[in-house]
Amino acid sequence: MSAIKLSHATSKVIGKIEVPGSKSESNRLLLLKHLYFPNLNIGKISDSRDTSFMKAALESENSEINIGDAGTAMRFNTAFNATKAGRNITLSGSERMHERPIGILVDALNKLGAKITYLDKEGYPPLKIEGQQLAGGTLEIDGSVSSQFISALMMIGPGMKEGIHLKLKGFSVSAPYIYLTANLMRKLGFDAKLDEEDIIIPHQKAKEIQSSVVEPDWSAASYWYAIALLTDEAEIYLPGFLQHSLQGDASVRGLFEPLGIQSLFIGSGFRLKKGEVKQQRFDINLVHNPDLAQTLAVVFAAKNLPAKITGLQTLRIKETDRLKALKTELEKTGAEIEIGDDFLEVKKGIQNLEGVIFDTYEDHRMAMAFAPLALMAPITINNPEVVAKSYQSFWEDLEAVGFLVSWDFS
Ligand SMILES: O=C(O)C1=C[C@@H](OP(=O)(O)O)[C@@H](O)[C@H](O)C1
Ligand SMILES: C=C(OP(=O)(O)O)C(=O)O
Repeated sequence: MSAIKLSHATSKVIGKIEVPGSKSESNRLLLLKHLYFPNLNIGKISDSRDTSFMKAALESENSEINIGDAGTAMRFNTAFNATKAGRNITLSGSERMHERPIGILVDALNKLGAKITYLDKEGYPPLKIEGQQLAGGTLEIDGSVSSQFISALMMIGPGMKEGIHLKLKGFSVSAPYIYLTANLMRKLGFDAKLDEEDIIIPHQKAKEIQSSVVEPDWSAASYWYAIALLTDEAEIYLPGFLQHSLQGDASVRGLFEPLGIQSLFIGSGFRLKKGEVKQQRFDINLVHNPDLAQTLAVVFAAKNLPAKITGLQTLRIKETDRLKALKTELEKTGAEIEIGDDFLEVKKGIQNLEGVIFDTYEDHRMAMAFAPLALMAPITINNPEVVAKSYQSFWEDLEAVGFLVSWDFS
């Protein structure tokens, strides 16, 4: 097992951080390239492991593809291979991937004429996919489990004779990721109509598009907001981000404002400016920004701010059961955390970090969300290499702004 001891020598964090490209944008652009734009040059593509899995799977000519723990890549490659006439593959993943549901997407594709069967448990990977030319059409789809199913179906839409018309049933979780898909498709010249109930992607020919540039990852930026909050003095500049981002997690800006962290756009990026915490109790709903939940749960506990975060039902089916993991790890510090099916409540904040060793549950966001606590006291984080799933250079970036990172591979 590996671990790091993490601390910070001063109470100042000063630096310019090149946050990696968004893995959500990168994985969408890769799928769209392989479906419609063979010559597309994707600038500033994410170097994350998830994006490497996505790319390798799209390029693979093998009959067995293992997608590891990359959820988006699993869902997008299911749709991709289902539409490739002549392809006959098995698509598997990590142990955890085989516990993450995919039934809604598989049912939808099979209704469109795909031939996908389960190799083990019904509703879960691994899958056997026999690619077919799909005609498309109209489908009802349940949006309450994962938006990735909807994004996957949208992106295969233009290539099918009848396009795709999705009628959304029930409440759609992670909706900004559906808008991200539509907006990236529009940027590449496709027509995509969507309102609260319907998504319509007509059959259409791809235009000549040469290149598209990926914006840095706003979910990854959230750890820098937490750092700005927990240090005494911050001068942090994050280049490359857009004031009008396509990524839903850009709403991290608004979420940290009452915590006194302002985002000042200067040149081609922004600076984090630290001020006073303006609110003493927080009630927020993160159903549309699940990837920000760990960052915020940890900072509320660190600042001893009573808080209830709702809309967290999808956290149970991510890289780990994130609600359970957050409760277990925060309570190691004397905090009191209540969790339910879809919420987490910070009842008492962190009391003592001395000697605390945090586990990461093969979840990159557990490691990155807890790391800023090293500004309060030295901590240990087990299996820190998990960050590679979305942010390969996370520990190097922390070192560059004065964190002391000492690795132990015993
Ligand atoms: O489409 C995407 O790029 C993503 C959608 C979200 O998943 P769900 O829709 O399953 O909540 C998010 O948590 C994930 O990290 C990336
Ligand atoms: C949930 C995540 O990713 P995925 O679903 O793509 O595995 C994540 O990055 O937090």
